[in-house]
Amino acid sequence: MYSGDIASVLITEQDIQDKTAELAKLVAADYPEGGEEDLILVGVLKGAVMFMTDLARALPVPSQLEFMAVSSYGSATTSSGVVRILKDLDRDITGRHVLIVEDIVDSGLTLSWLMRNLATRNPASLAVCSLLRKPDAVKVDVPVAYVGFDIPNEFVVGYGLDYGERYRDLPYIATLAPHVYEG
Ligand SMILES: O=P(O)(O)OC[C@H]1O[C@H](OP(=O)(O)OP(=O)(O)O)[C@H](O)[C@@H]1O
Ligand code: HPA
Ligand SMILES: [Mg+2]
Repeated sequence: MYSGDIASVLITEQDIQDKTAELAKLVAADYPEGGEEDLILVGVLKGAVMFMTDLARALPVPSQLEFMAVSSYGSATTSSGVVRILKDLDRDITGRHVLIVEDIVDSGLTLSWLMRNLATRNPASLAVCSLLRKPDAVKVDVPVAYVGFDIPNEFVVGYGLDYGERYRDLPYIATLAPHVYEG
């Protein structure tokens, strides 16, 4: 699949699975079952879809799944910094414990905007769990409570992450061969 397009595999399917189980334990310890209401996971479409569904299944506490779609990248490989809501939450999060689930924190622009937006809706708490983070790319510091992997400042694809809508379906995280960008 996509033969010749992949330069190197950065994080294998097994690494992702192990890390997800680890993160799920940390999250569950902070949001124990037995509160009045379940934890709400807010997944950021489309990139977070794979991680969100795997995380929810790994969590040993109940969670409810909500999705938002925002876009800052479009088909580009660097963020425009302009965030648009393409799909908002279906429900009120006032007084609820909310965990934003992201595939990647790159410049931090998307998340910083989203945190401010969701905070105005008065949740009981608001935190972030991201599978990947690029420490060297950060333009705005956003507190990410749970991080899977810190990765180098390179464009990556797979496991939800796309380049021009392709490669999201790969089960691992990889870098692309230069010819893909050169078209
Ligand atoms: O930290 P940042 O520099 O803001 O980048 C991170 C965001 O960019 C990507 O989304 P994208 O806009 O590509 O939408 P997608 O998830 O539908 O691919 C990714 O899924 C994050 O949401
Ligand atoms: O490295 C990346 N790959 C794919 N999408 C992204 N969105 C932000 N950073 C990335
Ligand atoms: Mg994208």
